[in-house]
Amino acid sequence: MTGFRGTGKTTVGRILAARLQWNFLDMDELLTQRFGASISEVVARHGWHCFRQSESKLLRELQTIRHTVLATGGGAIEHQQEWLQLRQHGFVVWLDAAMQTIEQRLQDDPHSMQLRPSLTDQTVADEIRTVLERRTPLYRTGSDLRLLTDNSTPEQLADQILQVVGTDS
Ligand SMILES: Nc1ncnc2c1ncn2[C@@H]1O[C@H](COP(=O)(O)OP(=O)(O)OP(=O)(O)O)[C@@H](O)[C@H]1O
Ligand SMILES: O=C(O)C1=C[C@@H](O)[C@@H](O)[C@H](O)C1
Ligand SMILES: [Mg+2]
Repeated sequence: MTGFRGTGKTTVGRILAARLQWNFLDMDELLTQRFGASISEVVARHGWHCFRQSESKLLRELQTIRHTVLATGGGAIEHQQEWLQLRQHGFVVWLDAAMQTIEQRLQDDPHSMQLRPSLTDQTVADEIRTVLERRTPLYRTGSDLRLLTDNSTPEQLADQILQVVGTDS
């Protein structure tokens, strides 16, 4: 699962894994366990560079997983070399949403403070616009299926993915 923050990678991925009876892994959860601290704490103490280094190392380690739904971090797509390698082993779903939807979901999610420290020194709306502009071509070329999430529930999105990949994948 790939896509910007708040598009539902964790939420939809968990439902999809349950339906497939596959394992579920979430890169942000794995990194949080590894650091023994939240993403916000890591970034505040050591900076984004430290988080990105661990993220790219984790992507390399995940090359061997099978029968697993993997919710990647929203920025993992920017590690293009690791991404291209990981892609050879799986089917990539890009969850997309309008900027307004993303902003609203991030604002409403009580976990945002821990999970999603600012990526830039811009306002939230400007940050979503500029980072989304940079990443959208990467999400497009780095995925096999794009789903618009604005008007569908996480359960409906998991169903849409299952219709494409099948239940006995
Ligand atoms: N299709 C949807 N409809 C409504 N709300 C949703 C939908 N998908 C996710 N949400 C809500 O949006 C918030 C963010 O979802 P989630 O944490 O799954 O996003 P994410 O893509 O994993 O974000 P991140 O990149 O930061 O890990 C959560 O509060 C979740 O309940
Ligand atoms: O979009 C991003 O760069 C990020 C998204 C989250 O999943 C986390 O991986 C972290 O907050 C960075
Ligand atoms: Mg997530």
